[in-house]
Amino acid sequence: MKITVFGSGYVGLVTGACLADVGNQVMCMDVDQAKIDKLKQGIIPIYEPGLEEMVKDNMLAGRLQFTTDVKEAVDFGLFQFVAVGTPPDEDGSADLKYVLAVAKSVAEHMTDYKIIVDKSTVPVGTADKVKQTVLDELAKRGETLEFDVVSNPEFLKEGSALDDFMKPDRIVIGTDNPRTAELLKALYAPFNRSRERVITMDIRSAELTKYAANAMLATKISFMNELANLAERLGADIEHVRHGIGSDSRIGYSFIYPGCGYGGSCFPKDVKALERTAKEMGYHAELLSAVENVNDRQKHRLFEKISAHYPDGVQGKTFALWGLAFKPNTDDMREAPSRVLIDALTAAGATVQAYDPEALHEARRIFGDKAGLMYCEKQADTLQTADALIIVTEWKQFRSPDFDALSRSLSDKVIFDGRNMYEPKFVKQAGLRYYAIGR
Ligand SMILES: NC(=O)c1ccc[n+]([C@@H]2O[C@H](COP(=O)([O-])OP(=O)(O)OC[C@H]3O[C@@H](n4cnc5c(N)ncnc54)[C@H](O)[C@@H]3O)[C@@H](O)[C@H]2O)c1
Ligand SMILES: O=c1ccn([C@@H]2O[C@H](COP(=O)(O)OP(=O)(O)O[C@H]3O[C@H](CO)[C@@H](O)[C@H](O)[C@H]3O)[C@@H](O)[C@H]2O)c(=O)[nH]1
Repeated sequence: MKITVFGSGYVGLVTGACLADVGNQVMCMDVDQAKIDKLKQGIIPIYEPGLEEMVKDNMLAGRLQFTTDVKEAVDFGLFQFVAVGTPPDEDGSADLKYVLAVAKSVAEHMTDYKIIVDKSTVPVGTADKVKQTVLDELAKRGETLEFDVVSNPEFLKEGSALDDFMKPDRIVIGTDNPRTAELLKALYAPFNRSRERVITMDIRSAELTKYAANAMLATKISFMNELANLAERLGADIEHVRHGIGSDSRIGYSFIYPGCGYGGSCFPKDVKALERTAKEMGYHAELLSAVENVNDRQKHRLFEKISAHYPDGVQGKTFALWGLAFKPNTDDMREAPSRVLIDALTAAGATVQAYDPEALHEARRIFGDKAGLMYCEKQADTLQTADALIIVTEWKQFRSPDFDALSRSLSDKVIFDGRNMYEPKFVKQAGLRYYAIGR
């Protein structure tokens, strides 16, 4: 089948590559000329395990192309996937300008039937706005071409995006047209072999399903962070509590890891946008605003612990900081807890020697020559003249450090762990103080 994907970011590029990988002809379109120029040379603008190989293989096989030419893109595919950003507006609502710009482009150039498939995370009612935009543009052209708008939200996680796309838990298809549902099912058949994964529903329910999933996951995390803060005050260990409740299959082990707050491009913005949608409907979504507030507070937790350990302040102290990305296996630092911590530490006069296996370039782009922040190319370099170690992201390579060596390196012999990576006993045996979350 022939597919166009608008937007070549985390979602668009993964969608395009995976659809090409199962034999489709795919054209990825982006307005960012520099990004497309790089992609044409096989240079991938983001770090996502396996993506570079998949993109290159499919380009070589002639199944995956890139363009900035809107007309070429619209002409190409029967399916016109929309995978552009929906960043938060000033009031927290999702900004639809990129989505509607794509709708306008499609309508300006289409000459036959198209299926516009929305993969971007958009508020309920967006498909209606997309439809109206297309109708208005077609009317301007004096055309009455047929088209459909489908909501097909994406649930992939950064860091495991290819796997999530290839073996999804579910494929949600929101449409009011049974014929379109069948076409989408055929397109997704290669990802639907071992069991039935396609769930079809009306468009508004599909749009809401995406926000419901993210809000539920964010709620689990904020709930655990709230309990972690309580556990500290009660002399309990949240890690034991996590095992204790996770073993109940009704609760489950996933997404109940306490930490220094959730980040990324999705949870923070989607919880806010859903809250905003509720407000527009005259409903105060109390739980959602609590989820958000707990998370905002949690991002300051590490700094609070550090400040409590250093009652005279951190001025003149040097911290080794491991992990800048909002989670492991990505270079994405959108809404990353590390950003809040680096700002707080440097503002208080500390020096931060930061390392991340993939996100250093992104940190440089965000912070530039920020006073007090030093970028370390090697994990070991962070420890030179460091007083203490802070862990913000749970990359695999941070799991098993030599605690005795750390004890010799760190002048103040202390670790602040925002991801509860270590068994406290082993850290303490090496003569180190160990602060974690909720224990
Ligand atoms: N990142 C994720 O893990 C993830 C997962 C599921 C859903 N989503 C949702 O998917 C959407 C895209 O997210 P992302 O992280 O891939 O964003 P991104 O910022 O990485 O990529 C968006 C791309 O769209 C391009 N773009 C903007 N306007 C365009 C236009 N008119 N035509 C073509 N390209 C255009 C931008 O240049 C950019 O390259 C968002 O709504 C997001 O909430 C993201
Ligand atoms: O138990 C947990 C699990 C995650 N996190 C944090 O939560 C954030 C988000 O993690 P994750 O969900 O793994 O990454 P994303 O790539 O943001 O994926 C989420 O957001 C995407 C965009 O909407 C959705 O498609 C995915 O299904 C949804 O998991 C990160 O900061 C994690 O550190 C925790 O603190 N505790």
